[in-house]
Amino acid sequence: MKLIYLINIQGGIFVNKDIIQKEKPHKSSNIKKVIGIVSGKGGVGKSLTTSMLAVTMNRLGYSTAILDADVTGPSIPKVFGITEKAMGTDLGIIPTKSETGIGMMSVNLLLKRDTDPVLWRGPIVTGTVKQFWTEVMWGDIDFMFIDMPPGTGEVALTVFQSIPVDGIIVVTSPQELVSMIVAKAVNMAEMMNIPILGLIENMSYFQCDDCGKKHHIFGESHIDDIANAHKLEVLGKLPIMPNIAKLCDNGRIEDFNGTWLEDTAKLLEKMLVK
Ligand SMILES: Nc1ncnc2c1ncn2[C@@H]1O[C@H](COP(=O)(O)OP(=O)(O)OP(=O)(O)O)[C@@H](O)[C@H]1O
Repeated sequence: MKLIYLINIQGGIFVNKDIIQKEKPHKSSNIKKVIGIVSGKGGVGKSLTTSMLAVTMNRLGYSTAILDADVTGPSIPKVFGITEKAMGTDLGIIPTKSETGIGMMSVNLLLKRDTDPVLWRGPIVTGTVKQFWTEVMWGDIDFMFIDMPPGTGEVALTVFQSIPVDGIIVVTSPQELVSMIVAKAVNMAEMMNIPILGLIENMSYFQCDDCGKKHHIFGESHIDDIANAHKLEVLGKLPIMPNIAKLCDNGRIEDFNGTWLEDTAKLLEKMLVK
């Protein structure tokens, strides 16, 4: 069966939720919770947040994986310093493991060179994301994080339609002065019946090492207003972290220090015991 959505004359999209067909993961996969990390627009730090959340849950002892659904702009292997390619067998694709044991699959683990552009038409891109769910032998996973492409396009629709996502976290940044962009992501999730766990504001402020004062480099935060408007929780505010940007560039994200995501981790842990 297919997902049917109708566009009304005002441009709103109505999704018939009763006929959304979820795909089954590979038979060797046992994935307890799937968390989508989304953003209304590009470059707000979605991949960084995905990576830090995966590292945080892995450090807490949970079996953790990342499915990189950002097919045309994959950055997950790079921030984890993974250069070897993914292997396959007759049974399925084997996810690559990071140094600390986080399983991952990304287009960049399949391309010959990680600088090769992905010049694929939409159906191939969406088919690839589905394959990452159905043909990768993930094994036993407590938390799978999906790094979604920015915005509310075809891949996001495919993920929400075909993968049983337990909840999404929306990453935003203070530059998004208009809450409209966040609202689009939130509205899409609501239409697709996907629970929204909350918002994370990235690059929220810069804290001076010398005086400890917080400077709002990109302007005052609007995240609390946006959260109130949508009756959502603010799960965390990440500062501008030049040292963490350097860790990403060096493929060492697993070495980060910081407690900004503790509340989010607690929320995720609670999902597992429900
Ligand atoms: N809080 C931060 N402090 C310092 N650097 C950051 C921060 N957040 C993100 N960056 C840097 O900004 C760049 C973009 O971040 P990232 O790739 O996570 O964004 P994205 O939203 O996933 O982008 P895309 O839309 O292209 O997928 C990266 O180089 C990352 O290291």
